[in-house]
Amino acid sequence: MNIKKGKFLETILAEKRLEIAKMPEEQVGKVRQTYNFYDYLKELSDQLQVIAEVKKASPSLGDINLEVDIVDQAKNYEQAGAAMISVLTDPVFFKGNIEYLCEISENVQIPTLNKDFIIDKKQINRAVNAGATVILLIVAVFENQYPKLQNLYNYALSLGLEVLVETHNKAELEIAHQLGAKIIGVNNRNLKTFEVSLQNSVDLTPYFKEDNIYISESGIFSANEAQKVSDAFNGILVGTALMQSENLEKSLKDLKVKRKTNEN
Ligand SMILES: O=P(O)(O)OC[C@@H](O)[C@@H](O)c1c[nH]c2ccccc12
Repeated sequence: MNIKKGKFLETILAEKRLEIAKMPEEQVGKVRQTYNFYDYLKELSDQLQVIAEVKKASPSLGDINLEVDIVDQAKNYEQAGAAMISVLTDPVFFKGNIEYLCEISENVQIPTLNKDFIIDKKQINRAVNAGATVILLIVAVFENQYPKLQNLYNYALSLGLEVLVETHNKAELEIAHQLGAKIIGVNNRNLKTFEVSLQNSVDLTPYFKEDNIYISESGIFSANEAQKVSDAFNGILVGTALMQSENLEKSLKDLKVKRKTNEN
């Protein structure tokens, strides 16, 4: 699919609405049992934790790794010490699939994150039934529709899900705080232009709140880069680097750098 520069979010949301129109209503079941992601990161605060992503392709990079056995990949992430597995389920732009989330959730013990552009309760019900324990809500998707964001956020919590709320700038971070979000992501990639800068994460750290946990997302490849965000952030979300790694275990372990915390 061709995407005009600056129009990615608009394009994907138009496509997402079509997908949702065809999506069946599901009776929502119980959330899969695993540890609470927020508590886990609070407990392991002396080390930067990794959310490892299963991502076959992306609109900015094209194909990343189409040959991968997604279940093996996820099991290897778990084995190497990932705190959670992120599974892209968008079929059009990321070559993801809801089935990947089902299969992976059945084969790992740790939390799984449904990574998609969620704008409807139907998608949240589907995420629970596919085994997700955490969902992503992206503030930029709800420009001027914050009551809707709050609604979906509250609905997800009422089902027993945890929610990662993604932001990109100070205004969005404030919205995440107003929402009452406890797990907040800062995306280093601008979803409108695809530009990636780690500095984006660093610049927002003065505004962080003590009780929350913060995740720096995208564009992280090395221990050096991980170290740049590790003081203020509890974790990082990494896709491409791990999907392309020839030594996944080492790559993942290297990213789990030591953190400075109040206690040490
Ligand atoms: O492959 P990277 O640069 O390591 O990025 C992973 C993840 O942060 C990225 O896939 C992502 C972050 N937020 C998103 C929202 C939708 C789709 C994808 C994303």
